Amino acid sequence: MLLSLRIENFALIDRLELEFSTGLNVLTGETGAGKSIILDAIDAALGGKVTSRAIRTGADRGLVEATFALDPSLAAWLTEQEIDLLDDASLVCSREMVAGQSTLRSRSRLNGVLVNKQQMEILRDRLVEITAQGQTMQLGQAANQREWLDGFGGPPLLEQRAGVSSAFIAYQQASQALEKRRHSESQRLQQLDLYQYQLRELSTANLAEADELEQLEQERQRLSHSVELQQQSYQAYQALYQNDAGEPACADLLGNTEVILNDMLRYDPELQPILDLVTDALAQIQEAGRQINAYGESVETDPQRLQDVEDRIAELKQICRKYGPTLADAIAFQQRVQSELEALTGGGLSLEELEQTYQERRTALVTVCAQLTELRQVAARELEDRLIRELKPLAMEKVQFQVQIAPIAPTANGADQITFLFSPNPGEPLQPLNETASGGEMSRFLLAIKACFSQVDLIGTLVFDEIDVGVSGRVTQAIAEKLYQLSQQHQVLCVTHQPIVAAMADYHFHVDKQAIAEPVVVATKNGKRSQSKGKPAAATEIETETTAVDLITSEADLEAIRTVVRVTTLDPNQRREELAQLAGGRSVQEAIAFADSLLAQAADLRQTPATTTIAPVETVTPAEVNSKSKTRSTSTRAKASRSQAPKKA
Ligand SMILES: Nc1ncnc2c1ncn2[C@@H]1O[C@H](COP(=O)(O)OP(=O)(O)OP(=O)(O)O)[C@@H](O)[C@H]1O
Repeated sequence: MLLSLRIENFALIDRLELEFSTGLNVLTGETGAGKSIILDAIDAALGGKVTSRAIRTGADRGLVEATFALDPSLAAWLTEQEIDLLDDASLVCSREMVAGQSTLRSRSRLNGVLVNKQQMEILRDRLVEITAQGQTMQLGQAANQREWLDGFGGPPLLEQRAGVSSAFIAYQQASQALEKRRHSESQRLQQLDLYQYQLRELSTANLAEADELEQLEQERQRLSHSVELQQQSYQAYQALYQNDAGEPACADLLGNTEVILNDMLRYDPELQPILDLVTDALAQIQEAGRQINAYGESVETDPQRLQDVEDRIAELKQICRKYGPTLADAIAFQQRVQSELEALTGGGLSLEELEQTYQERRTALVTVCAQLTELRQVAARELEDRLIRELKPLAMEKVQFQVQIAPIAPTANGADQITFLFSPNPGEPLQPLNETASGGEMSRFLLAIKACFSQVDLIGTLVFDEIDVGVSGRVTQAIAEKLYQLSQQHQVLCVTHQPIVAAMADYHFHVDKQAIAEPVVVATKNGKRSQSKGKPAAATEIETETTAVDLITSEADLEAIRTVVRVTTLDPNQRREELAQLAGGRSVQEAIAFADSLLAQAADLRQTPATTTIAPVETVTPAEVNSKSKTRSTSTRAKASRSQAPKKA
């Protein structure tokens, strides 16, 4: 149950605190007074959608805070969520909103602990059911009718539907895989051909080492210059080791030098290191001579090998051009093609396997859909009974209602087309709700649906925003009684313009929009704010601190007129006047008498035990008002007073 609501800087509301009670809480007021804003604030406190316009113009942040009575199951849920319980057994749901440039950031808290959207959604479903203005439009939509039926079926039906949803996803995946394979089969075969050709070509090339090409280039150089290499080897050998022309070779000259140095050593032993250097040089020159001689003898002229090398180089260059640019790239490409080929041939499921999976999943989907249809049929019969029971007292004694379930192709929501069929008039055939029901019938239908669900979901607070819009007197009376009945089991918050509904209230709030003058805060050029000395335009009602922040340009702006919403909890006398106001279109006396008669009827109805259906009450016409009020005014006023326990807003 909603205990209280605190609002700061939300839409038109600067600051507001309201306390609610059990039973029927009614909010009335002129059109545009701000009644729906109060319900929007409840919605926002429970994580509902808010836009950047939610924050009051001029303020940079807003707050809505709804306090609910805690029951054991809620307390257990909070403990599960690791949220501390408050000492006074209440639950405080708050939403702080901060304005960005064109966006709005908001944070939800439960008992001061930050929570996420999902947690708020779960909680909201347990605390409040809000029936907003214009929701009757949704009644006609097939998807909503299905949701209502499934919700009415409860957890077993919803679990089965979740199973259908999973089966549908699995079926869709199999169907898409099969379709893709069928479409891509020719593409796949072409790809397969290409890969096989490439792999054959690369395998034939017998690629092994990434530097094979460089090695072959070197060999080709050697082979194609073998004659020059032989001649030059011989010349080098002659210069180093043995000169056929009789001139001394390097080895000869070093040998002579060694002899000279040996001789000199006799006189100066310090020449030994130089002798050692010469001896080493001689040894190295002799070794170089031997090696170049051996190299010169090994160099052969091999035209065949040269041809082979050139062929191989040409082959590898061709491979590099197609799959390279380097040989290393071509080797990597070969490995890639190898694995692609494996994937195309053996990696995936065959067409036959995909077809089999598709058939199996389709059968599974059809089976779970059929089970869902059975559960829906059972739920439909129960919903029909329950709804007819709810509709009859709402001035629809002869109503017929049927949930039609027609087969359609399986979807994620099952294989049923759900249509609510309705006939409010005796002898008329059942027809789709959205094609037959009038606005007033839609309103009552919505109320009846909510009444059905309130028993299934055991929601603490039911909120109705003008559920009685556009209906005539007798029907309004029936709606008022239904709201009162509901308020015996749930807390009901109801916005109405109908005096008949307002007369049934346990607690009656009057919502009013007022223009007040607010001191303006001047934003100076250096960004500092200072309060203006402008006097409020009206001396009364200035309760709030200044919040408007505008760069003002003239003295006139110093006295900013702002609109705010104020709520008064009505005492019995004020209620009488409010009901008279709501009745409108009459003389003051007539209107007051009409209000008295409504309060008297309401008091009578309250005496009827809550478990029985309240019989529709005769509509009071303005002409009848005076005489009735004369005879009943004393007693009914006393009763009406007893039924009220006004609280301070
Ligand atoms: N975010 C907002 N910022 C400023 N003004 C707003 C905002 N939202 C609504 N209003 C204005 O606040 C006033 C009250 O709107 P609200 O819808 O609450 O009225 P109401 O009392 O429910 O009226 P009705 O009985 O006609 O449904 C209207 O003038 C509306 O234009």
